[in-house]
Amino acid sequence: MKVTIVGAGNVGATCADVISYRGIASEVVLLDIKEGFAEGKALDIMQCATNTGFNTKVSGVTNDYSKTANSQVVVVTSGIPRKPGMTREELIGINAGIVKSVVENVLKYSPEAIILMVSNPMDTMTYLALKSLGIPKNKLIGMGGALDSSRFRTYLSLAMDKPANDISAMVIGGHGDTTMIPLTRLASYNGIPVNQFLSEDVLQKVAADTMVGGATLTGLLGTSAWYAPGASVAYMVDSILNDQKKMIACSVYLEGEYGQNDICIGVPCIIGKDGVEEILEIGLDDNEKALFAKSADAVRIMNDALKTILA
Ligand SMILES: NC(=O)C1=CN([C@@H]2O[C@H](COP(=O)(O)OP(=O)(O)OC[C@H]3O[C@@H](n4cnc5c(N)ncnc54)[C@H](O)[C@@H]3O)[C@@H](O)[C@H]2O)C=CC1
Ligand SMILES: O=C([O-])CC(=O)C(=O)O
Repeated sequence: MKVTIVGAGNVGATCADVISYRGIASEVVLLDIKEGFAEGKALDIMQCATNTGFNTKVSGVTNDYSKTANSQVVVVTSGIPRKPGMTREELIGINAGIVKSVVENVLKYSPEAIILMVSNPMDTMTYLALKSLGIPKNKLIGMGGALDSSRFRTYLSLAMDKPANDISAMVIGGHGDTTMIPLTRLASYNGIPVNQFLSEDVLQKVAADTMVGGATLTGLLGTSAWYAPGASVAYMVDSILNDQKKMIACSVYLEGEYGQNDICIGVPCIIGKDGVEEILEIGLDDNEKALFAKSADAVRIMNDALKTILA
């Protein structure tokens, strides 16, 4: 099973590392535009094999898409990350052109691949690839909810002083500082609603910290995060290649679900060998519905900006 990762930077290389270490795919190809960079990252990862005990073949190429041929999954991380003080949306001008040309090249050699979009602003980059390149909607998946939900679970675990893996919680909506919607009402600790352990004030703080989780890390690191993003993508690749049918919040194309049309935005999905196998329409309360509609309006403004940028 072959996976290509375009962009061998922080997120792409971390994703390749996690996929190899966990033996999720038999082959990983890293591709980057920077001469020798993907080759170097691949060689470095391969030199972990004997110490960590994996057998995945990892190779790197400089812009040679022929080496990516017949990939089952292609992860797109190419583009620029934000710097402290910036929003993800500010990256659209540079990343839209990069993402469009990268996905065009990917499709020449892996027309059947399932594509995982990571580059920001992710919901709009997912929409761009779907609309401009005619990829079937089940084969184009934006990664945001997997990461935001893992941050939400982490903040809940810190507030409760309980292991994150005992906590179940999900973030839907756009992957933006103001557009994500941590579903505090549905979060649970081994099936028990978390509001039995945390006050409303603490829950609201956890939700607020989750929403700016990426911005907080960008402020601390000087560039955006990569360990949790890389691991989140690897988690999704695992669910696809091993047909695990995990429920993961992903940015997918909606045609009427949640009252929305012609938009890619985060909703709970079943992710398996066919990519998006089902979109789950969970019952939202009136407040959550209003937040989702507002989030979709904001994502749509960014989608509209594409018309000028790519004109
Ligand atoms: N959706 C999400 O949850 C997340 C999204 N991101 C986004 O992922 C993207 C990558 O972030 P990092 O890995 O931290 O950045 P990075 O700068 O470390 O790596 C990006 C890589 O893309 C390469 N690249 C640029 N143009 C290219 C092209 N045309 N073809 C091939 N490679 C090209 C660069 O040479 C660089 O190595 C950013 O847009 C960032 O905002 C990052 C974290 C989470
Ligand atoms: O914060 C950023 O710009 C990168 C990203 O999407 C995240 O880490 O959630």
